[in-house]
Amino acid sequence: MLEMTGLGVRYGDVTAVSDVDLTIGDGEVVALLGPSGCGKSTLLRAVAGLERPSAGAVSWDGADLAGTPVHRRGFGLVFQDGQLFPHRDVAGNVAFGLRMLRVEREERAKRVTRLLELVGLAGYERRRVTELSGGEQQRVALARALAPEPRLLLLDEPLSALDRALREQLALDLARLLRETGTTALVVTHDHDEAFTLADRVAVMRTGRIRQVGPPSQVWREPVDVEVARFLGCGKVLPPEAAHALVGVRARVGLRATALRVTGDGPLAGVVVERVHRRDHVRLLVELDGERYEAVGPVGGRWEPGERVRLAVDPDGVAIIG
Ligand SMILES: Nc1ncnc2c1ncn2[C@@H]1O[C@H](COP(=O)(O)OP(=O)(O)OP(=O)(O)O)[C@@H](O)[C@H]1O
Repeated sequence: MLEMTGLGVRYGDVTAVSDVDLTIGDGEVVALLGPSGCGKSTLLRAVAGLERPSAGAVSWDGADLAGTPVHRRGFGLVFQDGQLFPHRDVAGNVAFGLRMLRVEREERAKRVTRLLELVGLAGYERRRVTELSGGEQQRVALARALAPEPRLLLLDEPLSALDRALREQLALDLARLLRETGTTALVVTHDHDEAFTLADRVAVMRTGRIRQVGPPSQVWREPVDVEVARFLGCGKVLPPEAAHALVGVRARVGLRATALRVTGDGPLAGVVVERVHRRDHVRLLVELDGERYEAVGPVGGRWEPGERVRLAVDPDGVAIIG
């Protein structure tokens, strides 16, 4: 089990991480989610041993890792750009850690074959890594990191360099892979979908601190404060009275764009102000009782500004703010 206690990291006068208490249980996947510059990578690097904490400790099964250098921690690392060895072929890259561990040749080849199957690259052993697509390179990086069976896998924005469709596919593959191999992992990402796809628990970071940790559904439905709610896509925040009138909940709520849906027999009536087509839905700005709200409708919808629409509340788009 990995444990961070009172962990802080400073770069000169800049406090990048402060007061972080977080544990990752065996086989658990935790995602660190937060905006650019909030200290996610620094925290991950401190766990890896690449940054020296200015306060607190990182420990494994109760043993402080302060004196343990990066290569002795038994952790696997995957970065955004893979950082493969360009002069080695795919098998050479994947086998790298195994050679360091002096695993003998035959066993090494077997493990490489199995790992390439696991990451969906069966038969790629002799391919040059410089001739692979970005997605394939990240799969090789992942196989290389998993090969020595690390006790913890650290992934820093592993899918960020890929285009959207590939990122979504690889996030699903990665989630399955981590489950199947029972890998304990800490994943840094700024992408909500990725965090919620991969993680057993999501830790939301802001200005160097962890603001909230919990299972994805809890963080999604009950953000601890307005800033976390806004970061998680709640474009509008309503005080309890207004929330009661609109969505029937007497609490401070955050509304995502999907909180209001256009349906012919919805209980609410609004007027369309603006319409934008998105990938798989139409996004509307509607006016209801003098207030403007975002709403969504099905792709074929041809609502024009000024048109009246009926709306219903989708509870999945409503967050109760703690
Ligand atoms: N080597 C460094 N020297 C000085 N300051 C640094 C260094 N690395 C990071 N910082 C600062 O520490 C803070 C946290 O940076 P960090 O890279 O950990 O954030 P992040 O959340 O991972 O951001 P991003 O998603 O943009 O990579 C930022 O203010 C950054 O400017």
